[in-house]
Amino acid sequence: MQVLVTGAFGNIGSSAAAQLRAQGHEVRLLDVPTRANLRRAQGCSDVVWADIRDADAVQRAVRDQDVVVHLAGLIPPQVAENPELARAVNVGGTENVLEAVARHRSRIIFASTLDVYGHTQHLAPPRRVDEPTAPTDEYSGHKIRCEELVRRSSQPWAIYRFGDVPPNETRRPHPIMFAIPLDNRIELVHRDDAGLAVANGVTADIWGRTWLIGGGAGCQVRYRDMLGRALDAFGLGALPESAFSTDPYCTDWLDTAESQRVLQFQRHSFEDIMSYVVEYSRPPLAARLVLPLVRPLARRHILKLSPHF
Ligand SMILES: O=c1ccn([C@@H]2O[C@H](COP(=O)(O)OP(=O)(O)O[C@H]3O[C@H](CO)[C@@H](O)[C@H](O)[C@H]3O)[C@@H](O)[C@H]2O)c(=O)[nH]1
Repeated sequence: MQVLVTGAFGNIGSSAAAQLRAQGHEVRLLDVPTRANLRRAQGCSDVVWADIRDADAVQRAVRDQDVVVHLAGLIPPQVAENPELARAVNVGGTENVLEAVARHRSRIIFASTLDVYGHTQHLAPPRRVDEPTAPTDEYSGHKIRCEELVRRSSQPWAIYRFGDVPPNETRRPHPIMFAIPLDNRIELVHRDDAGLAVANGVTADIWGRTWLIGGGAGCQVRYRDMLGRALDAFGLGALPESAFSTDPYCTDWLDTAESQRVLQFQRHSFEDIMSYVVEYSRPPLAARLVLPLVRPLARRHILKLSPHF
């Protein structure tokens, strides 16, 4: 099959594209030419450098494609930094993709998120596909709006609501890390399992339905479990509870029985995910050697990011 992946050099996109190619599909990669994306694109063929807001460029990229995997978009915390741009990219970009898909008679897999369920910690887990959605911020509002648009498409569509997919790149500490209550349920999914769900989806009977993409029972943890592991890898140790919000935040466990039955993508455990998170978040050896000396300073630096502390 000919498959276009938008946002192809992102966290899920790069894994999805590699696995689609490994399965023998002809894959076209569309993304914006940031410095990081240009580096990641080295050695790749059939790359289209285009802004998803450019309707003409999107039309050209979608021509002749059997399936469009639409991942291009801004995610938190970038959405809050520039909400207008984020809306233009997330909602406007999806409108462009849907117009192109309709014109060229392609199918679309749209990347959504578990954030669409809103605040659900007071409900019994797991979240199921048919539960109501409730926007809690710009990002979840964009995804809910896009899901509505996708469901109205004249062409076959599928919506993937992803759980938390940690990237395999270093992330700088950001205030958002304090926004999630430590006891929140959160379901992780390995980026290669997320990519496999996409790759297996293009030839599966997924059309006209919404799918929950989480790592399964073994990847259903509490936020403190995953954060604790990352902080230990830094050599920083646990941070005070009072640094973390107690306001509701939209993470939860997902019912993935049906998506696993159809897509057969859950191959990695919580330990597997944490091992790459630790590998990429760990400072270099030299920094680790001096860390015991500067530990109090490093902890203070991170704690300063907390609006609650
Ligand atoms: O204006 C923009 C901004 C971003 N991107 C690309 O979009 C991709 C986003 O990837 P990344 O930031 O690594 O996020 P992921 O974790 O891969 O996010 C995926 O999974 C999320 C749900 O977890 C979805 O919301 C996203 O749309 C989907 O890309 C990257 O390639 C970006 O270059 C664009 O093409 N245009």
